[in-house]
Amino acid sequence: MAIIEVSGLHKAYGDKKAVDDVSFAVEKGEIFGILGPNGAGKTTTVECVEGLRRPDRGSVLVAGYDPIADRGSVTRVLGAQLQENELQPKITVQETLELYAACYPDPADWRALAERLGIADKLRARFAKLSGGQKQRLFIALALIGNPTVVVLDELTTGLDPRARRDTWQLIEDIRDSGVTVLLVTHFMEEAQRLCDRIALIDKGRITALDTPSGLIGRTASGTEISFKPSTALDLRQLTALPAAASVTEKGGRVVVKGTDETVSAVLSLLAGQGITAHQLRVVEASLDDAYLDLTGADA
Ligand SMILES: Nc1ncnc2c1ncn2[C@@H]1O[C@H](COP(=O)(O)OP(=O)(O)OP(=O)(O)O)[C@@H](O)[C@H]1O
Repeated sequence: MAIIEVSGLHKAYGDKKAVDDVSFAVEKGEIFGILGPNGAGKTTTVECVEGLRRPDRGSVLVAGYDPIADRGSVTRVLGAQLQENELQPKITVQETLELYAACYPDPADWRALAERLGIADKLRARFAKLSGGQKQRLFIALALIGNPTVVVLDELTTGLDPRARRDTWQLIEDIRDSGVTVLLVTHFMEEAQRLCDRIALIDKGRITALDTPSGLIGRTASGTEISFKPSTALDLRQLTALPAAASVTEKGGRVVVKGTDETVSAVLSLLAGQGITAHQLRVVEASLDDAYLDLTGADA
């Protein structure tokens, strides 16, 4: 069942079309990623979902509610962590949690939430004294404090060190496992590939692809690459004839075959059948990076 439905969404700032006919549906219980280069329209799209921006055209429904017309209902089901978050430098973690909890009719237990997010020992710390990772955890807590059924996380791990980023990924998975649907805006490929059940790739205000991470990778022209130095001379035409072989090249004695996983198996069988040893064998799978570059024509 779709918990977020966006159809035919348009939003311009003056002459600039930020979102140009975007449609997608987020299913209950999934982590749905919105991925794209800077300025692609990701934040504008999620701001329309959150009711923070009024679409020029098109419709948005969150749990059946219009985020602008049914603002109160959407606030009860949707929690948001905004891309640029700030709080009063002197407010403490506990004061913040209590303040936000008071805004909701049925808030989560903020102490349990602080415990779950690993900031229970920071309740008396002032916001300005928190590390980047602790601030992010606090913002996730604030997004969850109203007991939402869907949470929007925008560029959550930007600026975090690799360990804090991985810890945050685990938190996002825990949130999903607790039954909350996650709409995640990111431009980190590894994050999208690891976390998202499905990804909408947005470029210049339009969705260029919408699929599972492996589905997107499967669309890339880069495919899988196997390279090796054969122990004895090899007739390259045999390799070209293998299933799904896209290209075969040789440079400095190293043979490079591009294709699919099926091609890799076929190359290995052919070599084994002819008693040829593959020295310095390497298999490189296409990644979401390759798919992203193919499908957006942009730099990550
Ligand atoms: N308030 C605004 N006024 C004018 N133009 C804006 C405004 N907000 C965004 N834009 C423009 O709209 C386009 C889409 O911006 P948006 O912030 O939605 O992209 P984004 O994909 O979230 O980018 P980023 O990854 O850099 O955060 C950009 O060209 C941006 O400059």
